[in-house]
Amino acid sequence: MTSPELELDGLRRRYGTVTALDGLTFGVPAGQVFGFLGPNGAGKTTTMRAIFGVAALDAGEIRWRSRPVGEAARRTFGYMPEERGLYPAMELFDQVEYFALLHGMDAPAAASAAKHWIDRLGLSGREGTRIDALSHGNQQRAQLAVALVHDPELLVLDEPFSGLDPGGIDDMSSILRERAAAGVTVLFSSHQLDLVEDICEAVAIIHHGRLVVSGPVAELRRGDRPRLAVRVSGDTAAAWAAGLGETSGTVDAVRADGTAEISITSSADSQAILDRARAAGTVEHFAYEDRSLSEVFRRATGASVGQAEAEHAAASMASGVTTGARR
Ligand SMILES: Nc1ncnc2c1ncn2[C@@H]1O[C@H](COP(=O)(O)OP(=O)(O)OP(=O)(O)O)[C@@H](O)[C@H]1O
Repeated sequence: MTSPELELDGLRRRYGTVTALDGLTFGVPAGQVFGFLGPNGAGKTTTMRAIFGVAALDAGEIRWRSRPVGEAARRTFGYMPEERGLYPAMELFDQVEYFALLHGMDAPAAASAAKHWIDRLGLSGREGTRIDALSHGNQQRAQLAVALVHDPELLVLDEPFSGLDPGGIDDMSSILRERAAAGVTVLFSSHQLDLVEDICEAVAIIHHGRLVVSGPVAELRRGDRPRLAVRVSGDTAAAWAAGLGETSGTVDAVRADGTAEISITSSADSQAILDRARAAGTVEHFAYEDRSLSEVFRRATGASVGQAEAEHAAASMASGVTTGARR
């Protein structure tokens, strides 16, 4: 893996009796789309706010290209905060151009960049619309335009997909990929793990303010112990798999159709497992399969992903924010 461009090192933050960050450490490699995951309250927003100096740290250091992050570096970063920081009464074009000027661009460059990103985000024709007259999804697009307008080297987005329709999700995904391909380091949080699985090269999963797992998505899905999925015709309880331990296989779960999900040690003899299944009946399915990112998350945090998503949806409804559901 490439060496990290953004390093979060031993971050600690308490709010009264609540420990938001408890020694959080991980790195984000250059030019990747990197997913930042964790259950509600894990510390993701606090971390992102700390990168921008909006949340103070009790301890720890954030480094960009091996140097502690300061205001000069932050001017080269783009941020899409969870609370969305646009001026409701300002017109779209003025808003985007204003942020470009704030980041030090001269007037012609700011106007041209504002036009470029408004067009790229499918908002052309709405340049004179007030922010508060835009739909929720279009406000998200406007917020992304603001984060991108000064061509940042690091892009940090707090739940950028929440509330977007399928077209908005596709546009957001392709822009994040495109920016990463152009060398930008992209860090974003999301609870939509199937989406994260599709677009991220690597992820960090945090829980209670600490890192629990990080690495390339493909490696995490493969895991230390490969998974075999095996189904024997008519055996919906996968009774054939009883006693598999002798072959170094462990049945993790049995699906409704009788497919046994078997974790095996690398030294396990998959042929011995196949022989055992064939001895019990017709083998309808026998294949190595990667785990889903949802399962990796569930195992890492000890939480049901369904529960995490439900909690997030409830929290979003309470705050009046719509949660985007991908399926
Ligand atoms: N300003 C604050 N004052 C008091 N407590 C706070 C503050 N900000 C965050 N916390 C607490 O710190 C913990 C981490 O919160 P944070 O918002 O960083 O989590 P998160 O991972 O972004 O959660 P979510 O997925 O729900 O957005 C939570 O327990 C939260 O209540």
